[in-house]
Amino acid sequence: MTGPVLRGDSLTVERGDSTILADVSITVEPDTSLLIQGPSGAGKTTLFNVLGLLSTPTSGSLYVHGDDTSALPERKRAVLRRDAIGFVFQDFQLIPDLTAWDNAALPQDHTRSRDEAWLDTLFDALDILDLKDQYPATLSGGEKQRVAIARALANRPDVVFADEPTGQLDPETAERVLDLLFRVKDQTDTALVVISHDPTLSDQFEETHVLIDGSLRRKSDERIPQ
Ligand SMILES: Nc1ncnc2c1ncn2[C@@H]1O[C@H](COP(=O)(O)OP(=O)(O)OP(=O)(O)O)[C@@H](O)[C@H]1O
Repeated sequence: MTGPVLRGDSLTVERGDSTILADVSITVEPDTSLLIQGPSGAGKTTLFNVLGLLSTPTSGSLYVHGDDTSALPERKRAVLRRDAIGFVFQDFQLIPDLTAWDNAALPQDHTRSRDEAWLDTLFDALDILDLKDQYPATLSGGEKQRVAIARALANRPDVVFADEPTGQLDPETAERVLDLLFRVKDQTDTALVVISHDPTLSDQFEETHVLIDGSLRRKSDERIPQ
């Protein structure tokens, strides 16, 4: 694959009199890891939704594999979203009456047959094989999160977006989940975009951007060379 997976160009979101995102430009290269930090209310979830084709910007363009998505009808956006993008939502959004396995398989269910071997690989990498027949109500927060990560990767997307993936976890589980996200990212060559208010995360990521009052800037490398 050549060229960026995603490119946002001057993305602006206005709601009433408020500008929620102001002229945000960002590029997501294949197989990269990118962190978007920002305080509460900065516009992180709004940016997550726009970059993930879940909502449209008021102005600006979003390119997926070089193609401008602005003029696409919703049906085509949905196909692009399903095939190119995986989501780990803050509240997991697992379906209560499906098992862990069936939840993870959901993105594949438009195809004639499931790729069970790939799901098996993901469940193994995430250490949840023994939980595959359990329902979400019987899983802990960290276990639900891992099922959500498997579901995000079920279709072998080019980029995975994770909204506050460590927000509701204790520090030990949070570190484990982040390690798993990176391990699976490395195994699958998927780009990883994490959105978080947690200032301690940045060391692992290739790029860190900071969103403040709807404006995005790249964080310079402030670490002092050894
Ligand atoms: N539909 C909307 N109409 C009006 N204002 C909105 C709308 N959606 C979001 N906002 C406002 O836009 C700002 C950014 O919201 P957003 O949820 O993107 O921030 P965030 O950085 O994800 O915050 P948090 O970390 O608290 O979840 C907030 O001030 C919010 O109140």
